[in-house]
Amino acid sequence: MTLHFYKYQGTGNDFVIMDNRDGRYDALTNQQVHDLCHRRFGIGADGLMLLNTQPGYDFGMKYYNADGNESSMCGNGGRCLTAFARKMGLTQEKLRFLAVDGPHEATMTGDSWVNLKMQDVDSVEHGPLYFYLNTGSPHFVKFVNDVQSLDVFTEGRQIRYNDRFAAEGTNVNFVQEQDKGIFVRTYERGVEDETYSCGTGVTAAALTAAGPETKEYRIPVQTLGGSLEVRFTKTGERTFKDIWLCGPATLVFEGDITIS
Ligand SMILES: N[C@@H](CCC[C@H](N)C(=O)O)C(=O)O
Repeated sequence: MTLHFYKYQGTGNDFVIMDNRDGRYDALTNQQVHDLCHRRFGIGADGLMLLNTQPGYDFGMKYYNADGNESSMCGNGGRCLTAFARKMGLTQEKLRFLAVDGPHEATMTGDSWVNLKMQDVDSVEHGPLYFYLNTGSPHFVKFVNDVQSLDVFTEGRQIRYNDRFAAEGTNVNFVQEQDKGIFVRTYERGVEDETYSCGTGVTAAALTAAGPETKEYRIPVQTLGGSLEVRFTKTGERTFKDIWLCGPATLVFEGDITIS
């Protein structure tokens, strides 16, 4: 089978994307997704997405992690899929799509800046030195003083595979406050490695970095792959609404690949 694919990246979180609005890639297997995402034997990506038709919405988003399994929401993926949908001719100013965690809306500023609305967050677990919350995907957030030099792979993996999280998995974010905003590095479940950026992780980190006041926040976020901004309204001690993940999403290349 020959596939026509597009490779996108959003702050270095990279994805293989295919236009599946006619259902031609419905039979893609988890093993094929894994092989396409492989960085040595395939195209190479942190995940793969299908642009689907979705009654009542402009499109549907199907997301797989690089390990080949379908997973929970991918924030950077949603931003890249929005830019791809625009390229495929969906030119409405506001695009509405359905993902695994529910409805999203997105707008674009210029050719490559995507503003993606995330689900409201209505609970955050706060333990000694950590937060745990779900922003479409589960995120463990730990504030540190040495984010640049931290061994994110080793420390993230220890948390992801500890007794509490081993079965379901979690993404693990290490966060340091900066002069303006925060720096975030993430170990991603399903990639089982540090990625250059994780959109739902950046969102989780920004919510937990907010001050105690219930008001609107705009938090600049730096990742290994570039800069994002998270805007939201804090409505209570652990509740947030109108959450927007904003940042660049661009096409890297497109091509054909033949797989068995
Ligand atoms: N990179 C994504 C998160 C993708 C899902 C995650 N790996 C999981 O399985 O929870 C993002 O940008 O949010």
